[in-house]
Amino acid sequence: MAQRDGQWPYAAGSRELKRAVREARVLTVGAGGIGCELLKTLVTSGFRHIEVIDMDTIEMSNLNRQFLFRKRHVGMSKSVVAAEAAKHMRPGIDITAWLGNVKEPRFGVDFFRRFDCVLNGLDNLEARRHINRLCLAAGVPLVESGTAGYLGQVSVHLKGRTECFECQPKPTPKTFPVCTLRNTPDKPIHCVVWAKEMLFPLLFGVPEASDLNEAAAADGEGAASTADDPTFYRHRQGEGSRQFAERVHLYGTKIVELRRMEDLWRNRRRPEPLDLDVLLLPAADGSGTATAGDSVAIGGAAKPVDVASSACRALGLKDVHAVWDVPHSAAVFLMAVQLFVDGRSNELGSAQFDKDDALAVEFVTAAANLRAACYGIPMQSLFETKASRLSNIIHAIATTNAIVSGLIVVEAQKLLAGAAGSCQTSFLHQQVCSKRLVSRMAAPEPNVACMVCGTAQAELAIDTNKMTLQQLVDRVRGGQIGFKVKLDSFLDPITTRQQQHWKDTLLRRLLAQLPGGGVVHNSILDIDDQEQCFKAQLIVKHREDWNSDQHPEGFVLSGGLPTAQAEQLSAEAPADVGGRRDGRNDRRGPMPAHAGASELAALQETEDDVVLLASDDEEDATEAAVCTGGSIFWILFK
Ligand SMILES: Nc1ncnc2c1ncn2[C@@H]1O[C@H](COP(=O)(O)OP(=O)(O)OP(=O)(O)O)[C@@H](O)[C@H]1O
Ligand SMILES: [Zn+2]
Repeated sequence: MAQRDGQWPYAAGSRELKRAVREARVLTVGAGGIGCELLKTLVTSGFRHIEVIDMDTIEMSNLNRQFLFRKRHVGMSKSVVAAEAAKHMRPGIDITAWLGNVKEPRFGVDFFRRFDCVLNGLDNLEARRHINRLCLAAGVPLVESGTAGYLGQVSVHLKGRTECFECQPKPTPKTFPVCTLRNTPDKPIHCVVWAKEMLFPLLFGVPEASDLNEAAAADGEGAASTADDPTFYRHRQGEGSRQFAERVHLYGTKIVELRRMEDLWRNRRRPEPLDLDVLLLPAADGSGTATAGDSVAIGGAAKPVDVASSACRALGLKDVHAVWDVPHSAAVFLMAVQLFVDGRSNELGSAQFDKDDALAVEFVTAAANLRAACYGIPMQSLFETKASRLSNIIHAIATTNAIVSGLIVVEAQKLLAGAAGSCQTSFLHQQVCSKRLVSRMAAPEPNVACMVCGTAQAELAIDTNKMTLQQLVDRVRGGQIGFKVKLDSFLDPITTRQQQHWKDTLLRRLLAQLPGGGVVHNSILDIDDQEQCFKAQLIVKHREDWNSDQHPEGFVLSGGLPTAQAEQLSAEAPADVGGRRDGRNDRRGPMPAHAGASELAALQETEDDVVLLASDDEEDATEAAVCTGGSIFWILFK
């Protein structure tokens, strides 16, 4: 049948559409809430050739909300179990499960080229951006999805036809200055984020990843006993709850130390330490008495509790709307630690906060409330902590995932039927809106100013007199740009002596003081990440008026430049920069090694595919390039 773009060439349910679906090869990424529903929907819609990638294994917290998973699956790969379930539903299906991070080099552009479309069921921006770039490079259409509670969204991204995933800036989760969280919280959310992102990893996850870890903290403040030992806060074997609370008195000794930092309290109320005797008082109504004094021995032979899931259940705290007082909060805190130590010891040292993990949310609520009590901030109920959008603890709803999966498959069918012109962006609302629960609009056209699929440059506002090269590489790579390369990983293959050179010289220099004139206002940063087949140009805008509350990360990235300005900059740019500007997504050859200035001679080395740095006096330009495997992080200073 002739295909007229913009219209369905095949009638729904027609033989041709069924064949297109049956023969299509699709890749789904993520086998979580959306991913599992999506696999079910694909199988029941007649898809036969499916590959699924997920990097995770199944945990207890997955069982409630991903109905494919059973208790016996805990510890097994999500993608493998989901693929097995799909096979069970339709035995003849050709389905391959991959356990791994989609950002690994084995899932590069050649891997993506094998598919007719890619369907995402992911939960993070970083992976979404990475896949967007690979789909653009491979020319494979992408159907993106996301859910948050009752809300859902599905969009279609087709190179040159519709917006790419990065054509419009995405709202990033609100961040808070670390010093506010560590020292001077004044809102309930500050306490929740402190408990979730700093205390939780310190006690149960990777302590080095926590900003409370004093061994890693550059300022070295804090008690000598904790400074060298990142596991100080971990519960020790045989330690009773009172002993644990006395040793790790986060709400006592730590607060007393903070009170001594006079500068902090000139215009603020000093926090008050909590007295352990008050903290460990039996609650007046008898609930929560399990932690009174030493009646619960953390890690010891405690009374039988449901070790699987809930501190509140173990303590008989049933009302999710109740705001616990200080002793109740302490009781929940200690019980949660006990349940982790007793029942989930295999996770200790690597646990990650999960919004669907009841025990983790209880712990965070209790820990945040105790901190709030020290600072005179209102405490919150379990419900309020969960419901706070800012704290990013939004419950997953299976029905939302099911509806979104259906919408993804409808868009995939349009793509396979050659009706890309009728692809739509769909929004699932919380309530019926203009008589509809799902509203739809035509997929928007690409944004010419997009730095990923368009040709425009973006602007990067930074303080070039305050930011070092290391900070630039560190902060900008994650955040809004999402480069593949991590400082640690690109330093890995470099010998220790070479690393030392980097650390001692260039990485620590302020941007404006780098050789060759430095990175200053209107410098062009030319960035090439070969693993993502992604190149971008950033125009530096020097800015000094930073408000750390508004921009804790210390930079702002904004969209493309107006054409006239872009042209002007293009005329100013050196020939090889201008020459590359239009050739987006093409792979670049090896880095040119220029003759370097004398002070950099020692650093000017090429070893395997590692080019450290080259400076070219004649052109008054400096290039820094770092490569690992296929990845290149390259900055051209002009
Ligand atoms: N880089 C990555 N590579 C492979 N898999 C990833 C990557 N990042 C995230 N995932 C997987 O994506 C899945 C996301 O599922 P998750 O259940 O957390 O969110 P969701 O599908 O939005 O559903 P929910 O409704 O439960 O929030 C997880 O299983 C996670 O392991
Ligand atoms: Zn784009």
